[in-house]
Amino acid sequence: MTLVRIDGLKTHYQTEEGNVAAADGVSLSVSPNETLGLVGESGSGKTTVAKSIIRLLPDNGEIVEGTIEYEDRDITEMSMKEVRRELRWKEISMIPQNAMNGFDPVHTVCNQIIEVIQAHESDTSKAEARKRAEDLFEELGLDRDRIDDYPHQFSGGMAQRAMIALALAVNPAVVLADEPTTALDVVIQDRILQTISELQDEFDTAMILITHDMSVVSETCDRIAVMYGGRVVESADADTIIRNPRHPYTLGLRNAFPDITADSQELISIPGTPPNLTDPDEGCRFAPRCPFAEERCWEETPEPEEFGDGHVVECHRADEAEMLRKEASKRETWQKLRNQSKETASVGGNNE
Ligand SMILES: Nc1ncnc2c1ncn2[C@@H]1O[C@H](COP(=O)(O)OP(=O)(O)OP(=O)(O)O)[C@@H](O)[C@H]1O
Repeated sequence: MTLVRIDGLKTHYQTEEGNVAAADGVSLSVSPNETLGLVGESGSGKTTVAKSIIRLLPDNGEIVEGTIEYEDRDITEMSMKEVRRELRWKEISMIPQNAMNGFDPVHTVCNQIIEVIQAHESDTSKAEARKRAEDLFEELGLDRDRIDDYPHQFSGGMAQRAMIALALAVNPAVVLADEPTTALDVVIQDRILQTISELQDEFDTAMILITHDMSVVSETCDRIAVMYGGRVVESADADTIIRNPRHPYTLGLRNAFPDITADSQELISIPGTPPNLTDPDEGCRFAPRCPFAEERCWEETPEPEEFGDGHVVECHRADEAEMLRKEASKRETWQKLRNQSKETASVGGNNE
């Protein structure tokens, strides 16, 4: 059963420089009790997808195409009033990247959690809501006595955990977690991910976990969608993405976190920088950084192709996966590209 189904989502930001295609034809789905990891470098469009789902885009952001179905409704068609009353917190909640921004600075954390609980559960008393907030604090490793503090009295890591408590307070069907553990040390990170996973099992909660860290997703997620330049370039079950990826970008990301695979113990980064998404050209967005790019990669945008069992890849050369995996595990493969881009830069930055 699918809980959220995103189809062909295009979300753009208007800026003085032009139209930023931050999500440019994204399709994804998530089922109850499933954790979907959304990975990719900074700027690939992960947060934009999450904010589109919960309709929290800034004023210059707009969903220009596509659908986001939740149960039988299209979220993109809902009024903001319906979103606030019927969707946010109760059905879908978000743990934002900067947790402190999720809180209102003039109210205590406890009162904010109580308010969310009572807004969505009219027969829950204030005392019951407080008890639930305290229990969540404890489960997330926070001191229950700190619940009457104001947000600014919390450290970044504590605010992040308090935000997780708020996001889970009314047992939403879907939690969007945007880098939920980045401000935390490794031991607390594990504990938080463990707590979230227990709550997921208890309430069948689905989670979309946004991170740039492949090792976090490999441990936590059932399925993984890899984003690059506003598109999902590869998606499959976690094991396939870790062990048998087909997209050169996924292969490159995997090299940057070598502990997740036995193939390579060397840390190799992908040379170059993410693409400019302002009025992007045709062709594969990854071509300028891809050691395997051919002429067609520069000219034609690759269509999604399925390789069995929900493994979808957008790459013209995905059917040569075995060769790609072998070559991508070598440092020279990426080094050549680095040298090439240095040479082209020195002759005026022409990519041809
Ligand atoms: N309010 C905005 N106005 C204009 N451009 C924006 C805005 N917010 C994001 N962008 C641009 O949209 C693209 C996608 O950004 P987004 O934050 O969704 O990526 P991300 O993968 O979540 O990265 P990060 O991990 O850094 O948040 C980037 O090019 C970013 O600069």
